[in-house]
Amino acid sequence: MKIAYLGPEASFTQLATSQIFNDEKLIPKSSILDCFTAVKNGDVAKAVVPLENSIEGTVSMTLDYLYDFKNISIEAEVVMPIAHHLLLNKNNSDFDMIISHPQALAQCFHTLEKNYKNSARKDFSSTAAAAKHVAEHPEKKIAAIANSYAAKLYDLKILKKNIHDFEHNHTRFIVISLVKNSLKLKHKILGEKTSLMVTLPEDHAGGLHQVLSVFAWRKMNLSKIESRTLKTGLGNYFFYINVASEWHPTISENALEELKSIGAEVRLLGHYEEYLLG
Ligand SMILES: O=C(O)C(=O)C[C@]1(C(=O)O)C=C[C@@H](O)C=C1
Repeated sequence: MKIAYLGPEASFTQLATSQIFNDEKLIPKSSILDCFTAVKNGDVAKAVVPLENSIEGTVSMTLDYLYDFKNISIEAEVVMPIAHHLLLNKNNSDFDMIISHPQALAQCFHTLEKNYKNSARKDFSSTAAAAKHVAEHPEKKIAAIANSYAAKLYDLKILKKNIHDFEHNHTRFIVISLVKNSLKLKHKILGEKTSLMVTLPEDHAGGLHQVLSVFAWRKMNLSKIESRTLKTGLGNYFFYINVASEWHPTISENALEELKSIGAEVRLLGHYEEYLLG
């Protein structure tokens, strides 16, 4: 089975993917969009993409594509600890630019401001792509933020360890596919959840309250609600909602029916388990 992930090798997504699918053929992609497209076109059976970080919050591109790619479902969620290091070419001693994935740069923002204020910063498609770029350009005065496996693989030295701003740093990744399925993994289960995409017909007073009350009076516990712009004009949003409590089929079907009856567009993205990776 082919599994796509945000690459190249040694990205955090690859570290997560190889813990979930250790016997499968892993295919690196250079963007989250390419991961979604590969699943949609059937080039791969599944893909692993980042969804949320405990410091920096939601990976908005992933949320947008979950909305845009109407046939894609979520099969599992995995949470992995994230440690960022500052990496430099072995023969270099200084740098005036730091490159990495925007999520990684943001997770290290205060440390960079404090210690490397004069260095420019530049976004790369992943932490591993940044580390690879540093390795391929010893003539440039650049450093990368990436993990220790990237340092080893691309033969870079670690200039400063654990530069993320808060000690507890975790990223959630999701496994996406075209099938409604709950993936069973041998990792520690953190809980079960159901993800929904809800769009209100138009902006009106009490609209969100109506949506929330559908869950509240059925005692369905929400663990996340995120609004994201629909890109059709200011003030128009879709809502990504996670229900943490047990997904009782009859009660849940009724809840979805009630949401539809108030004019909301609802898509069930999946009912699945959340696991903790090492
Ligand atoms: O750049 C990487 O290595 C990734 O796998 C992406 C990503 C993300 O988008 O959140 C994954 C984990 C970390 O939070 C930083 C970057």
